[in-house]
Amino acid sequence: MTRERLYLYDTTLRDGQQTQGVQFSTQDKQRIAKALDGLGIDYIEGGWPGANPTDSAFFEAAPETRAKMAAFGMTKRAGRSAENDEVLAAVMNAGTGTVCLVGKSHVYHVETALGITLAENTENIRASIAHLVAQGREALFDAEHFFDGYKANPEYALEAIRAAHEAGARWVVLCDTNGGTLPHEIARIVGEVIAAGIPGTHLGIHTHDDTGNAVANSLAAVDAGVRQIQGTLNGLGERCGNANLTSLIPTLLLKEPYASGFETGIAPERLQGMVKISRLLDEILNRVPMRQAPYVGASAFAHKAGLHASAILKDPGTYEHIDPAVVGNARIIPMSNQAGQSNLRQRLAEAGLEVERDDPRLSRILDRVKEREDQGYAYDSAQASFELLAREELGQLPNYFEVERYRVISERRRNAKGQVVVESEAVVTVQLQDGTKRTGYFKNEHPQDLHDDGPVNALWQALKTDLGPYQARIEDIRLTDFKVRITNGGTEAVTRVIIDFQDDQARRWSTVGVSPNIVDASFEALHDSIRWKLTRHGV
Ligand SMILES: CC(=O)SCCNC(=O)CCNC(=O)[C@H](O)C(C)(C)COP(=O)(O)OP(=O)(O)OC[C@H]1O[C@@H](n2cnc3c(N)ncnc32)[C@H](O)[C@@H]1OP(=O)(O)O
Ligand SMILES: CC(=O)C(=O)O
Repeated sequence: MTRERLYLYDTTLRDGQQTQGVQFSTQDKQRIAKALDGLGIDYIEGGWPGANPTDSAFFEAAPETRAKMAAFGMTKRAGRSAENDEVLAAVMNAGTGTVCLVGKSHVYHVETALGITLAENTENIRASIAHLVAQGREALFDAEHFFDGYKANPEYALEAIRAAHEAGARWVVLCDTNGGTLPHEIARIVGEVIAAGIPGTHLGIHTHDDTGNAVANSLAAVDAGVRQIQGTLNGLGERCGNANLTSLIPTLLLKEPYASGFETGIAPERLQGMVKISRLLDEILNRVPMRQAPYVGASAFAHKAGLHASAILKDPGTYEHIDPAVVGNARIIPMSNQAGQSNLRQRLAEAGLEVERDDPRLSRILDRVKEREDQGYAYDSAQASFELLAREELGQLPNYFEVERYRVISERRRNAKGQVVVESEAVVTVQLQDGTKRTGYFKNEHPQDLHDDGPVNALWQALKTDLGPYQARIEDIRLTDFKVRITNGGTEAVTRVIIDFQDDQARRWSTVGVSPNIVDASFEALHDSIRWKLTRHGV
């Protein structure tokens, strides 16, 4: 059976940049474009040249890509020719072989947002696309608000996209700009557009996730005949985001009828890079990766419940829709109060601890986990702390050092220049196995920094200042995330702190601390981190 070609168009660098809180630098854009190209995306929309200095600079030094690089802009304004529209000229001057212009297809928007006649708008679309084609560019027309426009006035919505198609647009992209359309409506309207004479091989779909249906809407459009999908990595995009390519790509390559019905530019082995590319974007944006993200999230293949873990160990197919390795992800069997002996034995085995099936210590570990979770601990997000608890119960946790005391002070004051200064200092005293004591002290030594990194950082620095023979083994530990929650420990409100760490070998681990006192909860998590590193990777 011959497979039809389905084209993937990435707009992370354009619509993705419209995400609240996202501001790419030119270098960020270059890194993302290269990663997308490596994945095998057909089109990369690089931004809107002339709209801002970053986008203009990106196109001035756009990376060489196998993917077609597209510049984005809007149709010419009324009352001037396409040749004389300076906004359009800036887009053309980027010199890309592909240009995508957004234009109106909804009567209400033509009249309210543009304040021009329907005939003028149609002519703006026609003339703009014809200009692109005359300049030898591959033209795309993003029909803004198409689905809402079609529902309000199908004749005009069709007239607008026909103008683009007849003027030579390679792709007419039907946009669900406000994201309110549902899959059955998308399917019906796409079918009617094709019946009205614009072939699916020239139609694209651009959806937004305002009802949580952006991916479903894209698939509905493909089912109805469109052959280009626009989307973004990790579902970035205006408001609730665009169709998430990190979900769509594995679905298209792994699920039927798409896997056998279509060919995309993405080679099957590239799928193994999905987790990596998703995390790269999060790293560039300094965002914590979304654990629940389909296919690529850290929890996408985490089996927490005892019944699930028990079956998974017999055959992963019992609770997994695909093999996690196919998308570069990994299976996790976390520990928690939902766990049974199967989770526990699997987790212990991963930590190098083999325990026989009916060893009574297994029940004691499970009882302690459930008891501590009742006090506010959360071991499913803090596997390193769980491992320490288990090792202690199994008698396999060396007592490297005892913490004798710690003290931390935070101060807010005005300095001699009248500036507000916030400073923290900490001291930690430990006793080593040979009975000697070591004291670590930390205070910010940079008087020009008016605000230091706070009491938890001061404690962390003091704790890892001098651990005698263990010092060299813990030097490379870094804090990567710090999460605080007020939760119930039994009947009392307590603070739960979860801290994520990383070392130079790119190992990542998380620990948990619980106390009515936030500093003490943090200290417990910091202390666990060092003990875990020494236990697992100390030698
Ligand atoms: C659905 C989408 O996501 S499309 C992508 C939207 N992306 C962006 O807007 C990000 C980049 N945009 C920008 O940097 C700026 O809006 C610019 C540089 C393009 C324009 O800036 P300004 O000239 O200051 O205009 P401003 O942003 O206030 O308003 C947009 C103008 O374009 C007009 N316009 C909007 N869409 C179109 C269109 N498809 N064709 C022609 N004109 C249009 C509006 O009517 C408005 O004109 P007016 O000021 O005469 O009322
Ligand atoms: C073009 C676009 O981004 C939209 O209509 O949502």
